[in-house]
Amino acid sequence: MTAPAAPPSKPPGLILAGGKSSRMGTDKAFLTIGDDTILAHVVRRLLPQVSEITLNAPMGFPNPLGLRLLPDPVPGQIGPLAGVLAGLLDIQARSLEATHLLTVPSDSPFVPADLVPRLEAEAGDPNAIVIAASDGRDHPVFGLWPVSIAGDLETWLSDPDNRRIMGFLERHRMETVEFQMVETRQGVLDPFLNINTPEDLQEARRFAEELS
Ligand SMILES: Nc1nc2c(ncn2[C@@H]2O[C@H](COP(=O)(O)OP(=O)(O)OP(=O)(O)O)[C@@H](O)[C@H]2O)c(=O)[nH]1
Repeated sequence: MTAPAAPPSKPPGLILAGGKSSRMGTDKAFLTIGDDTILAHVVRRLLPQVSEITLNAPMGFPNPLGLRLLPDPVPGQIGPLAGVLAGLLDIQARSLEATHLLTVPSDSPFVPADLVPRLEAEAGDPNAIVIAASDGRDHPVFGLWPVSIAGDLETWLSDPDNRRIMGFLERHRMETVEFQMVETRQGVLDPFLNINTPEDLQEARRFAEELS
């Protein structure tokens, strides 16, 4: 009799919260939608899909949910890739068995409930960076990043001219997984809606009333 196959292990999850929130003028993660902060919405939707959640933010960042904090290894708020590098180096430093890191931003409250299973299942190449897409647009901050690219990313970010996520993705195999828009009475919701401005926040609050 053969033993049943082990279920695939979930990747560690990293919430990217190291940005400036300059368009909003206040930290987006702690704005509220309904009874919860945007960060709490992200955590609730992500928790069943990952092995653990770490918050990628500077030391001293407000942390009412008591999440594990991980600052960027490269100072100066150089962009989300610094957070990705932090997460990959952290997996290596702790000798976790994970082959991939899952990232989501801290300002997208409607993270799909099937984000991780679909990124994992529909990616054909285990060495590719797998990112989500919707409505014909790529969302590289929603990504599954192979731990094996850590060294290349560290080298890439050592050049101050290399900051754009898309520039880095062009150096690697990349796969995209398309997610459906969500039909609501308020209109069509992009599940990757991110909150950058007060207008975005109003829009998200309208959708949340219907979806809660
Ligand atoms: N770790 C880390 N995350 C970042 C950095 N810059 C942006 N992010 C994160 O990447 C995601 C997308 O960021 P953006 O919305 O483009 O930038 P932002 O800084 O949050 O907002 P703006 O200043 O208004 O552009 C958010 O989750 C940010 O927290 C950074 O330097 N380090």
